[in-house]
Amino acid sequence: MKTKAAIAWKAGAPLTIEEVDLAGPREGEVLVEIKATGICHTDYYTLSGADPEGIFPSILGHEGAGIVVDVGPGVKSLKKDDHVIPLYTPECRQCKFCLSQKTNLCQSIRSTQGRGLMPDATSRFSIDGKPIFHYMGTSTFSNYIVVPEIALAKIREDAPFDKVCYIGCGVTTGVGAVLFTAKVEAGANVVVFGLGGIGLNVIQAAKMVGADKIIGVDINPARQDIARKFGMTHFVNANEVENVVDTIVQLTDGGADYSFECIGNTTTMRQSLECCHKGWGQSIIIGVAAAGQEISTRPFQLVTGRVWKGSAFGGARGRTDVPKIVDWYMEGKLNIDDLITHRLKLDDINQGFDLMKSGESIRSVVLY
Ligand SMILES: NC(=O)C1=CN([C@@H]2O[C@H](COP(=O)(O)OP(=O)(O)OC[C@H]3O[C@@H](n4cnc5c(N)ncnc54)[C@H](O)[C@@H]3O)[C@@H](O)[C@H]2O)C=CC1
Ligand SMILES: N[C@@H](CCC(=O)N[C@@H](CSC=O)C(=O)NCC(=O)O)C(=O)O
Ligand SMILES: [Zn+2]
Ligand SMILES: [Zn+2]
Repeated sequence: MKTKAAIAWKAGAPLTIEEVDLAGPREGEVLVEIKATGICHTDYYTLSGADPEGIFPSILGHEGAGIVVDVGPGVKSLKKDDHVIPLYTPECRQCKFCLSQKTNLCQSIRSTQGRGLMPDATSRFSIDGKPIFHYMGTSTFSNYIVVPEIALAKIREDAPFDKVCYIGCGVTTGVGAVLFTAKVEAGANVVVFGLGGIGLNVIQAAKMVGADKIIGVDINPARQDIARKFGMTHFVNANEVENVVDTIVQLTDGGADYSFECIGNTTTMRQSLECCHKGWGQSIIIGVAAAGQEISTRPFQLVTGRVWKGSAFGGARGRTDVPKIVDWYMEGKLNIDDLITHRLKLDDINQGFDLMKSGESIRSVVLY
């Protein structure tokens, strides 16, 4: 069949909208019509050429929601017309990682996914017979996609696609980092570096669990109002204070119980660790830093009890947790609507990247 998609032909070039050939689902695969997709900073990161796994030509996008159109042989858990969210972190429930119960990082298809291919090491997308690569196993900048059954969360049918697509990455990443990775407790002091599409979700989850001080750090003062609306109690403009770490340590009487880096900058990653409370403070790294970047600190920071952790997809097990997060949104426990600042047609998808780069948007959503 044919599908309309935004193609990333090479690093740094604008996406072009084209008709693409899409082969049908094979064993264990599902054909999905994507109804809406968010644009995450990670799409920009890969398009920019900074991603060591970036591969071109490819179809980016990993924050989608849609409807099952067809299923391949052997698919048991999904059927035509089911509503789904594609998962860049699948949940096979059989691999060593899934069975460990210690991580959400299912590895059953990670190596082919990282090479832009389906689990059988081929692509379903092509133009004039030449393969176009998949991205993060999802490629939601295509109206139709083929994905493995284990990379789809089945969601309730009354959930609006144009909102819950954001649960495919940003909402789950921010909310999950608080609930599943850090397990923030009521009364904790929390610091959030970067008040964008991820950081604001960290803030709303920190408020949800009853955190005491919720300190936001950003260089864009325009982020202050929306962050306060979501639960931020103090704002630090990193460009206006002499020392970000000292400012936070003073505000928190010794340091944060939990800090979250939601930028992808190695300087703020270090600040995120060093602003933590001696003895127990935990720094959770969410931001993705460019190829070749490294983090550093004095080992003394760790010896004296601060903890550096990472969080991918918020530590969420997609098929299990994503349907619950959709329920929380539908029950009014999570605010997604106010974070979706722009709605675009696929033809205008490059504007979504411009809005992100200029700091005008929190999340842009493309509607098919
Ligand atoms: N670990 C994971 O599973 C995931 C990681 N990410 C990563 O999280 C990061 C954030 O993504 P989004 O929220 O979508 O990005 P965004 O572009 O919406 O937000 C980034 C925010 O950081 C602020 N910022 C930039 N430089 C700063 C600095 N030096 N100091 C203070 N603030 C600064 C910006 O003003 C903006 O408000 C990215 O690196 C993205 O790749 C995104 C999704 C999932
Ligand atoms: N290819 C990138 C990896 C970037 C990365 O860390 N991705 C996150 C999700 S970011 C979503 O917006 C992730 O889930 N990581 C775990 C994984 O297995 O990739 C690079 O190499 O930098
Ligand atoms: Zn993302
Ligand atoms: Zn697994």
